[in-house]
Amino acid sequence: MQEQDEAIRTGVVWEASASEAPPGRTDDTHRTGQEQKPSPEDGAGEAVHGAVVHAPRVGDAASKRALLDDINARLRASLSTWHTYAILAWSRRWQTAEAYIQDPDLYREIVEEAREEVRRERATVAKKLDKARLRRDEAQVKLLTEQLADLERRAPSAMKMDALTLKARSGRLARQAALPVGIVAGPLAALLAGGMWWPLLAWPAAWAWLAVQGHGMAVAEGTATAEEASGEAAPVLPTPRPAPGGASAASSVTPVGASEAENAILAHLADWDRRAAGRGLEGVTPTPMPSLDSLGIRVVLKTSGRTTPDTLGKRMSAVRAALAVPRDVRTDLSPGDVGDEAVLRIRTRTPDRDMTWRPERAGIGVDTDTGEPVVLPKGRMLIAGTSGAGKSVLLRVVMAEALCAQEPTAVVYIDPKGEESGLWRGKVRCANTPGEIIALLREVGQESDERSQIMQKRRVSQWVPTEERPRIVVVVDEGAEIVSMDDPAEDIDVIKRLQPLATMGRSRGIDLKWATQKPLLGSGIPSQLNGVMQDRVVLRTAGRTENNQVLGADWSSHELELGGSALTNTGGRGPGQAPIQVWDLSDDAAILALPDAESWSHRPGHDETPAAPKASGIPPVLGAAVALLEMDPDANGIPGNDIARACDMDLLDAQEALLAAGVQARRYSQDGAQVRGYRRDALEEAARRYEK
Ligand SMILES: Nc1ncnc2c1ncn2[C@@H]1O[C@H](COP(=O)(O)OP(=O)(O)OP(=O)(O)O)[C@@H](O)[C@H]1O
Repeated sequence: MQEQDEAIRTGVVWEASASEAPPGRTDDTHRTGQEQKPSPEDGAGEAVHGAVVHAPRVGDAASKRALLDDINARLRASLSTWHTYAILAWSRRWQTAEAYIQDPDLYREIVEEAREEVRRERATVAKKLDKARLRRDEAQVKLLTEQLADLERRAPSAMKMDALTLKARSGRLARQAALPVGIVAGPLAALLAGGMWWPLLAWPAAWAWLAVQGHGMAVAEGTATAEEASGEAAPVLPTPRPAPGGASAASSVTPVGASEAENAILAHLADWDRRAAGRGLEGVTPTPMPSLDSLGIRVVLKTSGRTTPDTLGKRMSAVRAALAVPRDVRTDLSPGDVGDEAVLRIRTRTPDRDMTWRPERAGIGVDTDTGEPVVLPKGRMLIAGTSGAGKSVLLRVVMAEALCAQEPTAVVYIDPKGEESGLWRGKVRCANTPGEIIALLREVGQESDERSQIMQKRRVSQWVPTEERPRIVVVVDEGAEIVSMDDPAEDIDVIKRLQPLATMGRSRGIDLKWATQKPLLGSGIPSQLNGVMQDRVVLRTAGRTENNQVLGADWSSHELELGGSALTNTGGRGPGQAPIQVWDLSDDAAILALPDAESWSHRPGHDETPAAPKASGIPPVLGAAVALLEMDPDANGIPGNDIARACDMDLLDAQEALLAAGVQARRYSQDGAQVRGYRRDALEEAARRYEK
């Protein structure tokens, strides 16, 4: 009977018979490829009378047609799916092109370029003017002064800027449209003009290329795509993939307001079992509900087996890889509420903070991770950042912070562009032209030399700023302009005058801040300064080359955002740090509101530094401690750190030297508080011993 079944698989149908069949015939019933199931009305479960008959011949043709229809439907569905991918890729490509063409910053860039050109012309004329003055060529001086005045008045006309912006946008549009138009029109032209058909293959090729791109994008974004087998192309929706394991994976949620990047990470979390497999993350399971808050994604990871929250901490790179966390997004793992849980934070967001600079704000900005203020050490500093990175704003913060410092501080501002200086006049000393810059540096150099002599005389190794001789912060904006201005043959020896300030200024209370848009050796940072300017604050750089030059290959300043995001190698901060968001001092009114101050100038021969004990043979560290005491008559003592700093010594070395001089650190009271350090009476008594 079985053999008979196999032999009659096709070409036969079951046909119910109206007539009564003899009882034995029910054994002969068959269900074939085209079987007709008895409906309940037929009396399911009961033997139904009927007969196996040959299917009508027309059935052969119909089945072939059905097969063909089925193949066609699948092909259509597949084409439709890939077409959806092609459209996705095309729409993304066009969105990018549109954003590039409509870039709202284009106008600003063009205006900047025009201003830059005027600035360059102005600098050239100013340089010529200085040379003419040095030659005492009155005719040239007159001519060049007029030219300079003319350039000072010149401002780019709005109409010209509009026309240039339109031209630039048209150029961008033409460049973006060239390839698609070429692919569409080129083969047609070849067909019509030369009768060549094969260039038409460019169309399906371009379509296939787009489809593959679109598929790649959909996969990368974790989006659901068309169901190829369904016969109907589903729309491309930003829906995370379902978790195959279901229970063990985090819920597949699309939170309102989540960014594309966050959705991608959430989709990967939902697909944890598959994505974590083979990465050494066995025994780690995300709990079902990740959440989104002002810092980004938070998810609790449950550990089991040999994995603990501690060992998981060592596998963070595997966790990041499993979730495809972008490189610039930080991740932190902290202990959970119970011993086998860890909380994973994926910091995709920066909380809203009021970043406006105010005099009471500390440092240059905040660490975007911890929210703590970032205070830069005093001393020389290299500041770099490409156009628009926020260099001018950062320099404003540095200067405003210096002006508001407790310690007596003066700012001198070398600004060859001259635009910012207007805001600072009456508060800081500004120098714009080569003549002004040389004059200013000559004065600072004299001051530096005098301080050195005073320090030697006083036997101290560190300058302590006073009202008469304050800390001097020398800010050099647009270092590249200074480099190009430098012309020692014509007595414009700016770099030669800056170099000793960079090397020796720190101990003399003179801090050089060199800012440049092009942090490349030679053009933006003179090689004489590069070696000594090791403390650096770097905003976004133009590219990797600049990043490597200014920070090193393991840093990524070129990936920072424009507009005030910075990194620094000071204060123990390394390449993996969260960026610093610089305080926002872009408001001119805030600078104008700063208190006016007498601008610094060198006053020769002024020596108000209190004399150190004249005893011969007094140890320098004891001499420095007594000098510090004399400068602060209300002090009952001096903390060891202050003495060590004044001598440029390690605290331990200073303590040892003081012990050798017969003074021990003790507690003393100062302004109602107990302070540990060196008491006045002990220091003075030790100094007297050396006088005898
Ligand atoms: N710390 C900041 N906070 C908020 N916005 C900022 C900050 N720094 C810069 N920006 C924004 O970025 C713009 C460009 O900044 P800035 O003029 O400082 O750049 P720059 O590096 O000096 O560029 P350029 O060298 O071309 O003048 C500012 O107008 C401001 O809108």
